[in-house]
Amino acid sequence: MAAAPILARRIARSGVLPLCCRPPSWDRAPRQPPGLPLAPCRAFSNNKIQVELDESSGVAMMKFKSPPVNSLSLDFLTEFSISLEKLENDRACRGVIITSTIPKIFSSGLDIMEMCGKNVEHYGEFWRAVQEMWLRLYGSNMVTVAAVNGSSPAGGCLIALSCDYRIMAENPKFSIGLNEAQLGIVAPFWFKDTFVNVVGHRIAERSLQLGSLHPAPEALKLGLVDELVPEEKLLEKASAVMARWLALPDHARQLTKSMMRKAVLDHLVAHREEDIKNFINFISKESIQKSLRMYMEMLKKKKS
Ligand SMILES: CCCCCCCCCC/C=C\CC(=O)SCCNC(=O)CCNC(=O)[C@H](O)C(C)(C)COP(=O)(O)OP(=O)(O)OC[C@H]1O[C@@H](n2cnc3c(N)ncnc32)[C@H](O)[C@@H]1OP(=O)(O)O
Repeated sequence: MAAAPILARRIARSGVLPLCCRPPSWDRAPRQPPGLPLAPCRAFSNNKIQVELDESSGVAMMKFKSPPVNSLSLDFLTEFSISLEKLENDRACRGVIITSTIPKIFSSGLDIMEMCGKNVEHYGEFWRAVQEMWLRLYGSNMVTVAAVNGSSPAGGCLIALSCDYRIMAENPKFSIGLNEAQLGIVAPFWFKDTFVNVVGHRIAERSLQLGSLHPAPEALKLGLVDELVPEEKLLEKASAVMARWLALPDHARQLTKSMMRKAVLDHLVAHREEDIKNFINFISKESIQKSLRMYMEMLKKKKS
């Protein structure tokens, strides 16, 4: 994936500072008092995501920190792809745990404002960033564990589905699913394929048509998440799962992962431009814009 020039252009336009232009990122880990051995931990942080790599275990902790709801804006997606790329290229990193710093929310999915009232160029750029994030995460060689510590609709669910393993906080108020149909929009084929690969065709078909958001216990029953744990145990459990996966030789696990995911990844890579055109045509329709506006109004009314 030769995404670097595209990312660089997007970053330049979005005003988000690329990590390579910031003060040396690996130097931003807390300084040790003199005399103590250096902790084998490196950290980098940008506006919306914070990452800490423990070199002794080879595990990075990636935390979304974009209030109020970790919505996947163009800037967020760009930072996410850059963070994944950095870790992927770091020989010290073998696995990443993805979680959120925002109480009760893992991610609220794609930022609806990025899909409302913008021009065709913007829609194209936004959708390319969504694709890029998914290609990097679903196609990652690292072990990826989602520690889902809050609600995770639509694009948020896609992030969790793209990981190798999903652990969710056992709070029934937290829900997860591809609820696009509820917004009057349609999950694209690669969202659907990712979902089918996790839960199977029948469950995916029903859940997608109904735009269901499944409370945590139901998500476990459907196989949409692999286990539920009390929220305070989530990261501990994710680290234990990670250690089990990392006990295997990387090359065998990576080749197996690639074999399982290749067809779905290749499908999007072969149809990327067509997929972007489809998105632009679909999202530009006045009826779709109206549905999205109504959905946003409904969200705001729910508050008052
Ligand atoms: C032929 C086929 C062609 C293919 C076509 C492809 C079509 C497109 C496919 C798109 C794929 C994926 C789509 C998505 O991911 S859409 C996003 C779906 N997300 C949701 O439905 C979640 C909506 N949000 C919520 O349910 C709740 O906000 C929450 C996450 C449960 C949190 O609840 P809360 O009570 O804690 O907070 P709340 O007051 O509701 O929200 C706080 C503010 O944040 C705003 N907001 C929430 N979610 C989003 C979002 N996704 N995007 C932008 N803004 C969001 C909300 O409006 C509040 O704002 P304000 O404070 O009132 O200004």
